[in-house]
Amino acid sequence: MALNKLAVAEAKTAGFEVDGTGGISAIWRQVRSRLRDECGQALYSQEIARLRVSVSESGAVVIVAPSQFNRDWVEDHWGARIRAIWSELDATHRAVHLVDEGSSEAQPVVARRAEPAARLAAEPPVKEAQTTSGSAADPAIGETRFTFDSFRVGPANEVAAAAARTVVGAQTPPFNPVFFYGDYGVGKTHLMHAMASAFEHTSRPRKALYLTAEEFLSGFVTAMRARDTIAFKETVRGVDVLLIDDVHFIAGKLKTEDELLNTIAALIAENKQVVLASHRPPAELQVSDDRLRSLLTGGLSCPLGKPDLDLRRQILDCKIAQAKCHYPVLDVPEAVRDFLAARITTGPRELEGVLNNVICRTALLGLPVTMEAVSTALRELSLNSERRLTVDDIQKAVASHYGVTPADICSKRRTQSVVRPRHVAMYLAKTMTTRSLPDIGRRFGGRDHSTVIHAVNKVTALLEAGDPVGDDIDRLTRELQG
Ligand SMILES: Nc1ncnc2c1ncn2[C@@H]1O[C@H](COP(=O)(O)OP(=O)(O)OP(=O)(O)O)[C@@H](O)[C@H]1O
Repeated sequence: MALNKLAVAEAKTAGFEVDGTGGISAIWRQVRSRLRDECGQALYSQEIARLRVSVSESGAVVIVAPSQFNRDWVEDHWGARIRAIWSELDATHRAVHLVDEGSSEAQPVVARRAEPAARLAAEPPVKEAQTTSGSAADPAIGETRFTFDSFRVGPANEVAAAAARTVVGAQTPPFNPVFFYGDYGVGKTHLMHAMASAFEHTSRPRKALYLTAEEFLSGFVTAMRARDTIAFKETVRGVDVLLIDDVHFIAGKLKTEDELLNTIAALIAENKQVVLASHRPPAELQVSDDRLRSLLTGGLSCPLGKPDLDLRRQILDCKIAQAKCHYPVLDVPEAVRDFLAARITTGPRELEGVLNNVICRTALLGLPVTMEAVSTALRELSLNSERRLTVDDIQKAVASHYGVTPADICSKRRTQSVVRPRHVAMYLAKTMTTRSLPDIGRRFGGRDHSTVIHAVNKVTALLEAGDPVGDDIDRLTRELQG
């Protein structure tokens, strides 16, 4: 009951009751925050962050997934937990439905009422800087961890970090747009959240909106379907700073590219700051519209690269300090820190993944962090060998095991002789590497992450049913682990 009151009080303080959704936005933020703590940042970003919340005609809470696969996966793995947390936080004990975008329940009542404030609440999760002093950043999208203070700077990212701070401190946009680019997990999202958060703490607080490109796209598509893009335009253009992550996601989607081009052009014309991030520099983005490429290339492009040893060590120390807030008993000896920073050369995300694994097998069980625990964690994540296991290695081993070629595995063919190896290879890629689902999908002939989820679920079900595929997986795992 205390929690219910707290949730309602927080929702009111944050001004969410005025959104016409009975405070569900505030409760949803708390639910997402708890889920992130429980499932870890990687899984959270891949599967949970893309859910949005709405209310149905009957007053039920409707959690909307972007695809049916995503809905099914969330329902199977987190449905019960989401409902349990929700009922704990929601004083009115509303029913919670999980649906996909195609469902009629996915069309929010609040959006149909066409009130701008209500519509904002029905849009995909966004980060709006608050002008109230001391307002907490939205923990559900990670800003509380992703600040300038917790962003470690070294040769790999010093230009990007300096640009980010300069832009936040400037009275008018010194460069527009600012474009961060770099490989997976090098800190682009962290830096953007840090900026969004910092904009609210300057002497001249500004309203910032952080969106992933996928959220921009789905918000725009939903608005188009409803034949009403005005509210969408008002939302994304009515801020002082717009930050859009993973812009490559929009490349090739003509209407959305066009909308993005017009949005950026309109904001720049009004002297508002635009910040973008992508895996590739703007000149290499596969966008169809040359005007968009030209606009993106005309700003400031800042690379973020893989951290060197010193920066990896700094990042590790910082992550350990953050983890100690949750696990005060955590004590990671200097030798273990040196070892991890030297060994995990792939990037900050992998470093964090190993640390989380180490915490699970030590601090959570009340055990000390030893080199043995670290070695086990590395072995589990297949990061112990000098050369890290790649998706390519997995495809080659699986292809040879089943007598097909890696090209067959990545092809569009759907014959059983190819589908089974493809599913097994995707399953092993998910369980033996730290690659994200979208990344794995891309490496399997440009497939969507939901295809990978489907494959992983399928193989998991076969394993649970005692199917002989289990023997194949055992042999392949042993072979790949060397
Ligand atoms: N310089 C840094 N200092 C502290 N933490 C960092 C740094 N760089 C990356 N990290 C951490 O690494 C993890 C991955 O970073 P982030 O999500 O920002 O990467 P990204 O470049 O956006 O990746 P992707 O392109 O896959 O989305 C986060 O936990 C982030 O805090």
